[in-house]
Amino acid sequence: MDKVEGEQEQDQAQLIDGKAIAETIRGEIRDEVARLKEESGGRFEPGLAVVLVGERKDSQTYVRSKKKGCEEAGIKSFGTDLPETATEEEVLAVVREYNADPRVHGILVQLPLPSHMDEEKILMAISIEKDVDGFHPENIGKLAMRGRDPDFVCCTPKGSVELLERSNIPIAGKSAVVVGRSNIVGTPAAMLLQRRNATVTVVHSRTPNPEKYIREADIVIAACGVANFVRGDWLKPGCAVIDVGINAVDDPTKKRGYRLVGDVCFEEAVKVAGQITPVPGGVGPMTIAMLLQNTLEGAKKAYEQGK
Ligand SMILES: Nc1nc(=O)c2c([nH]1)NC[C@@H]1CN(c3ccc(C(=O)N[C@@H](CCC(=O)O)C(=O)O)cc3)C=[N+]21
Ligand SMILES: [Mg+2]
Repeated sequence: MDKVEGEQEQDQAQLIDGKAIAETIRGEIRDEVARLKEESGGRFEPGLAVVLVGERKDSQTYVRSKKKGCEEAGIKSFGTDLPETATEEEVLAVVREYNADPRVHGILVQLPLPSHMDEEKILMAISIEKDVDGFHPENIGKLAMRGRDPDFVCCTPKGSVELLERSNIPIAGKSAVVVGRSNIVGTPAAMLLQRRNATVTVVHSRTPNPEKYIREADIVIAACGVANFVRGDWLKPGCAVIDVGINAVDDPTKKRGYRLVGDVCFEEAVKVAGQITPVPGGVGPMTIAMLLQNTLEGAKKAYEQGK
């Protein structure tokens, strides 16, 4: 039987275009940076410092796109590259230098650090007012507390929620499942959704039958780091899927020799979900946009205090 036009059920999820949404946000940041520079008579410029230790190809790529993002937004970027063999004390010294530098409003130490370093010790050394990654335990702690706000919210979870909001997907009163409990994505994502009045369940590597919970979810944020982990038939029809995963799988047909896939089996999920982010082009570009946004926020606070 023919269906009335417009009432036809969609057989494919709507794509949430993270790349386009991130580009819009970057434009907003660029305008605000320009306004700030003008207001200060050219004396004030937001600045981000990026510290890279070691020679990991993926880290080098990310750091390059962060610096490029800064440049496009009118944010000054500072960079320190240290060799894999650097000592923890050398990294701490760089962090302290940027802590004290008034031109720097955000400090990012690219993770993962070489295994001989105590990651938490280094993250804790970053001044709380410059912790644009939002990884400092004090920022995570404030995020977890009702009635408190962190100075900065971690970029990937913040970008994930921003994608929902800018796609007009309701969060309050909805049931959300976060897959994965990492300090930098899963846990803060769960706290952010809870702050927006979702009812949140976190499933992880020790959860028997995670699909049992995912099937009830209006919103799924997948951040477990396992390629194609969430299957299409685990999803509630019409749900919103935010796929944080970036897993490289071998693909000889690609120039690079691999392609990126998410933590959700996209080909299956796109037939069931109502909205879904692609990988690449979903959460990844938002992470960088949120980093620039956090840097701008930090800069504005410093500017107001300096006036
Ligand atoms: N201190 C710290 N802060 C971070 O925010 C941080 C980090 N360390 N370590 C590594 C992860 C990963 N991360 C990404 C950023 C952008 C993309 C991104 O732009 N991805 C593109 C494509 C990338 C490609 O094609 O290789 C996309 O998904 O469309 C991905 C991943 C930030 N991280
Ligand atoms: Mg896990």
